Amino acid sequence: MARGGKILAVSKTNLKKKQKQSKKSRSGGFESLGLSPNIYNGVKKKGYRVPTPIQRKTMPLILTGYDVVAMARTGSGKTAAFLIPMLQKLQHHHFEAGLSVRGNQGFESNRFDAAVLDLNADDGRGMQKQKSSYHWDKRSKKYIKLNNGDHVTASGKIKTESGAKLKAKKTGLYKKWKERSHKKVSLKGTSSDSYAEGAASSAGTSGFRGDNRRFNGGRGRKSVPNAHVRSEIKDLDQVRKERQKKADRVSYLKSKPKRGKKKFGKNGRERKWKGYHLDI
Ligand SMILES: Nc1ncnc2c1ncn2[C@@H]1O[C@H](COP(=O)(O)OP(=O)(O)OP(=O)(O)O)[C@@H](O)[C@H]1O
Repeated sequence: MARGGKILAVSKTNLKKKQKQSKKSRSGGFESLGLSPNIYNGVKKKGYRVPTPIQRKTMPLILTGYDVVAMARTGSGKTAAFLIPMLQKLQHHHFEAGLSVRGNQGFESNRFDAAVLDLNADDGRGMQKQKSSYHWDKRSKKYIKLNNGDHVTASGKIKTESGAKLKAKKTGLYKKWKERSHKKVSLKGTSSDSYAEGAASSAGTSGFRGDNRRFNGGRGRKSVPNAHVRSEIKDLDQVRKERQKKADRVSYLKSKPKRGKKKFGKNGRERKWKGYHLDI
């Protein structure tokens, strides 16, 4: 009887276990997802006993191949909700370009990390190389895009990584930006802006730049609208200041005695003083 009772007790335990298992699979526990043993063990190892509501709702759909958009509050386990099915799917995929995760080799997170890192250089030199850089071409006033490892030589040509020298390919990046930004100013045009622009371009027609350099359109060069205008947008005070500066400069140049004026006439004789000479 005692034996029989024991047997009964064992079978009860088994029954309870089975009931618990079927309840779990019905309730959508991690067991019911059909995860491979290594992923399931990993989930358990992490301490996840039951899926959170968002995981319970989304993971079966993702695993059957649906694209899912879901919203849940922060900390509700969204990351694992897509990561666990993703890992499951990755096990059965073969990737090219060094990212190979094969089911028969066992999946470990560090293997995945290494595969991802292979695609992007993580050392300083490699990262620098991956950056595309731009070189400012003084002559054409344009940016030139340089590919990895290219650099501009003293003669203005691009030297590629393989050592070949090529003519600089002008992208016209700066020109495009300037045209766009200047268009913006005139279109938006508050009263002060339009005044500023007008004033600035009138300063330009006289050939002056703010930085005291004369603008030369250059022969054969396509004229760029407002190319003589400095790229920043000026406010009214700045325009007034610049005008004042220009006026000061003009009056200074007018008042300045001309240097290097010939003291002697064409025939080599000293020029006669045409004014009055007073001997006191
Ligand atoms: N099923 C689970 N059981 C127990 N803990 C879990 C479970 N799923 C996730 N967690 C834990 O809950 C915490 C929050 O999860 P997680 O950061 O993935 O949430 P989230 O919704 O992605 O948050 P956020 O919106 O801030 O990105 C983490 O520490 C995670 O390990």
